[in-house]
Amino acid sequence: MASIPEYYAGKSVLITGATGFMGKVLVEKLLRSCPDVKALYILVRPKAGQSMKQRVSDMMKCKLFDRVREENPDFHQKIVPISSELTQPGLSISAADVERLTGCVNIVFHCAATIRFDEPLKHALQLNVIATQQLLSLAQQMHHLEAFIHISTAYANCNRRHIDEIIYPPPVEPKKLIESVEWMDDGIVRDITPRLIGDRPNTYTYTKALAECVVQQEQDKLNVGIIRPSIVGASWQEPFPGWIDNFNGPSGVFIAAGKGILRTMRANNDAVADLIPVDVVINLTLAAGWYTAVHRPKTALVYNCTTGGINPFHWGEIEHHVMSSFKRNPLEQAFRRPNANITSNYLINQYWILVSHKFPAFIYDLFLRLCGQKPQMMRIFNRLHKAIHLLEYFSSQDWEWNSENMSMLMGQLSPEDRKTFNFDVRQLNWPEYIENYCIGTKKYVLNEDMSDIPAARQHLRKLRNIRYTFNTLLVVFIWRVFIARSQMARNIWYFVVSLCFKFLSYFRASSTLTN
Ligand SMILES: CCCCCCCCCCCCCCCCCCCC(=O)SCCNC(=O)CCNC(=O)[C@H](O)C(C)(C)COP(=O)(O)OP(=O)(O)OC[C@H]1O[C@@H](n2cnc3c(N)ncnc32)[C@H](O)[C@@H]1OP(=O)(O)O
Ligand SMILES: NC(=O)C1=CN([C@@H]2O[C@H](COP(=O)(O)OP(=O)(O)OC[C@H]3O[C@@H](n4cnc5c(N)ncnc54)[C@H](OP(=O)(O)O)[C@@H]3O)[C@@H](O)[C@H]2O)C=CC1
Repeated sequence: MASIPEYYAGKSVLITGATGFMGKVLVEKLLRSCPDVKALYILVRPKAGQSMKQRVSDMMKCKLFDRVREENPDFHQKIVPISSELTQPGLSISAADVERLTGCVNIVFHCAATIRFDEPLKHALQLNVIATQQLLSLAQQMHHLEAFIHISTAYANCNRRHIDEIIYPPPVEPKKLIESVEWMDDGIVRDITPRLIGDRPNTYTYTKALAECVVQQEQDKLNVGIIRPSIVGASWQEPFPGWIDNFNGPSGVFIAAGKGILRTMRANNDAVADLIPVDVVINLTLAAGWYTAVHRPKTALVYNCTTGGINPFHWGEIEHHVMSSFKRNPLEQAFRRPNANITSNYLINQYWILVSHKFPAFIYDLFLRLCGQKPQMMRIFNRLHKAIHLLEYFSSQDWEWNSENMSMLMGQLSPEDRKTFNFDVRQLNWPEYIENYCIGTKKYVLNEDMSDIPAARQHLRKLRNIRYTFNTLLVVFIWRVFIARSQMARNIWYFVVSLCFKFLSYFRASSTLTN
């Protein structure tokens, strides 16, 4: 049987979402580990004043592609950008491009989606469900299609505690919802959204569940596979440890904690933190593409791509390792020394928000105002609180995913493929992974230089001295205001001091006697 690189040799692959976090890693891995792949057609839209071509050219200059660039400087010749806006009818692909794609594509990887937790339902439906439907229609016209791999999320069914590798009945028939929402104005859709999403936390997980159903409806006509990653984090091994390029999921939390801004968050210390490295997800995705095309399973196989059931790690442990990692490798210009704690108690969290977020922000903004500058810290905290609030649902609960298909797939690979497309998370060493993840946020998200670490440490020492000075001044202030002015407070104070003194004298005397 063909190995994975042999299978992809000479194949034309269509990828949506190639400019995104996971899409980029998929493109890089395919080019590096399957060097004989024929062409990668990537659907890209112009964005933020940049043309499609400019965006793709910028993407290929990214550090992520350094390894493949070294091994094959002409790698970019295999990438064929196709202009496409997925929210438009026909995905706004030109007739000529449709003809080209239907004539040559062998495998489709559908990664594009809106992953925002606050996306209005209409837009989330348009991109995550309707675009998936349109892509499936396009796939049906492809004369040489061998596999269609859809990237979903392990949280599509987060309203359940135990999640099997099956497609659950959708909360509503997608076609009916699409028809109803079409004629409603945005205000009405916004009003009925909470009723529609029911026990799911956001429109993202809701529309991803609907998308799975849309994919399932085509399983008789197409050879489909569904990948359900949990919380996708920085790379574990490839192309280099710790690669990450965004603030999504835990990355933003880690950075905010490393900068000393975030001091408290609601999370369950003992709940499993189901993080999965991006390279693991991509290796599994490529292997699933190979398996779907070569073995042609009768129904769509779902792969829960998770770590919790195999190599569990908990939020409390993550907190510990993130904090110690940022103390060893501090971020530049931290607001305060990194010292964040998670708690599952609402009131304790609110207390620390007041004391450790709002109060310092108020003081800092006051300082900025006095220096004639614009206050900014309270605004930053308000945005941070909004983001954290949206994540807390996922950090406060436990889920149990069955990942038998992941194990089954591993068993199907040759020893060589198992090494090249490693998704065996039993080998993952969490403390080492978290250390590389934190360093990755510093290097690749914040573009900070590792050579600046001594200066960053010096800055943390300065912050520690400021804290000591501030605390001393606070004690003196309290003394002046509350103790020096009241006879009773003074009496209590003298009583406490004399008690301490007596204890000290007693211990000194007893230690002299024993000597
Ligand atoms: C106490 C610390 C100890 C650490 C241990 C404990 C850690 C607990 C961590 C818990 C994490 C749990 C994560 C669970 C996630 C489960 C997800 C399910 C998996 C998936 O399938 S999907 C992937 C997840 N999706 C997301 O994460 C998207 C979430 N983001 C959003 O929905 C929006 O970005 C958000 C938060 C609503 C903000 O919207 P908005 O205000 O409009 O801002 P923008 O998105 O436009 O961004 C503006 C600007 O800010 C940067 N940004 C975004 N998010 C963050 C952040 N969290 N922290 C800091 N900065 C952030 C963003 O990059 C933009 O920058 P620009 O420079 O581009 O302007
Ligand atoms: N990140 C995570 O933690 C997890 C992600 N997933 C799933 O993995 C997949 C990829 O996620 P991720 O890479 O993190 O997401 P990103 O947000 O990084 O990437 C999304 C991609 O979709 C493209 N896209 C969005 N809207 C449009 C549009 N209207 N037309 C054309 N392209 C569009 C984006 O293009 P552009 O650059 O033009 O915006 C981008 O390439 C998604 O399906 C997501 O649900 C699942 C579990 C966890």
